[in-house]
Amino acid sequence: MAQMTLNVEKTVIPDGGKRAYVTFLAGNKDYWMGVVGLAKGLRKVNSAYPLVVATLPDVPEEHRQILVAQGCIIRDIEPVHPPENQTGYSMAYYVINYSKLRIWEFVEYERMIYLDGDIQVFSNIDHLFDAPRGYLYAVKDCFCEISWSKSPQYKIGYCQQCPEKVTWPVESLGSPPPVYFNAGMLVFEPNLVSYEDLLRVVQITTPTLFAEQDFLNMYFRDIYKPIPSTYNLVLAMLWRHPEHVDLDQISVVHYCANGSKPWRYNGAEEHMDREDIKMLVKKWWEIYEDTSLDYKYFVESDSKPNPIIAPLASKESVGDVLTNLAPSAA
Ligand SMILES: O=c1ccn([C@@H]2O[C@H](COP(=O)(O)OP(=O)(O)O)[C@@H](O)[C@H]2O)c(=O)[nH]1
Ligand SMILES: OC[C@H]1O[C@H](O[C@@H]2[C@@H](O)[C@H](O)[C@@H](O)[C@H](O)[C@@H]2O)[C@H](O)[C@@H](O)[C@H]1O
Ligand SMILES: [Mn+2]
Repeated sequence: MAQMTLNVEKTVIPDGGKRAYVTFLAGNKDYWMGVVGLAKGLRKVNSAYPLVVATLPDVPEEHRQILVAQGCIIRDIEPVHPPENQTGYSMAYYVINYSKLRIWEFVEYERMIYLDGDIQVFSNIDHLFDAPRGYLYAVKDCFCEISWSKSPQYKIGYCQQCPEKVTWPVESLGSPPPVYFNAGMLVFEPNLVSYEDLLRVVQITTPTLFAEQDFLNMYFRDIYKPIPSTYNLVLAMLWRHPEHVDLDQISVVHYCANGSKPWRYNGAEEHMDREDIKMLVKKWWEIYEDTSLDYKYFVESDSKPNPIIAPLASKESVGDVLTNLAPSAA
């Protein structure tokens, strides 16, 4: 399949390195709707950078054309097949998520921000591209959902979001798990050496519950830097750790809770009848259905703000965020 791209502005930053957001799309079902919503959300917050879509061969031509028409840069990738998993994943489909590892090969970009297709950006986060180099930035996950029920953490009621609640039993379980990130949002630097090594190490690593998320946490444990949950609100935090959530400050929402995918939402699953969930799903749909955010409108309309010089719509200056990214933050 020839690589199809619109004549999308390749935003080059002063020192010549290119930057882009990147997401991952697999299958012929409905995740393409999440990617359309993400592309429009990034436009709404005047992001200066394009959205690359790492796309598996099983994504149909029709979905690809929709994404190209929304200004996305389609990058074809081959699947990454992990070793046989004897114990099973938390969700059977997680096996395809190993293919996310291909994004480390996109070395035409000096830095990328990976966002799952079930994520929406509600305020500008371009400043994260300026975070100090040499680290992988991501938000701490939560272990309290039933999806973790097979994990030792869940079995003893331990979560890194509230380590004081249940003391980790060092004598019986050894040292507590290292700080662990949700792999739905990553600030990273594509690099061929890392890429080749990732593919080598993944073939000699026994798969575990959370597939490539577990693998990435193991692989990058020495350079991982936690960033505030404002950059990836894992929805379960709303009912598991509400003391850590201020919805007014949230820049990025991750619709990963069971039943929360906006394009499939029917309010039937547990917690899905919450007012905050209904509000966040509504906000996602408002962007998805806003025709003024369609790419063709932007190309044709002269009134669009030039994203390159658009002021930071986020509530933080670059300086504030970089200070916040110090190792002790988050
Ligand atoms: O059938 C699928 C399943 C997953 N994905 C991609 O893989 C990401 C990770 O899967 P998901 O978000 O469902 O995992 P969760 O964050 O809900 O655990 C999705 O956001 C999509 O970008 C996809 O394109 N098609
Ligand atoms: O393939 C493993 C996936 O693991 C993660 O999803 C999980 C995790 O967030 C749990 O903490 C939640 O409880 C659960 O609902 C959610 O599905 C990533 O979001 C996703 O991108 C992908 O890496
Ligand atoms: Mn997700």
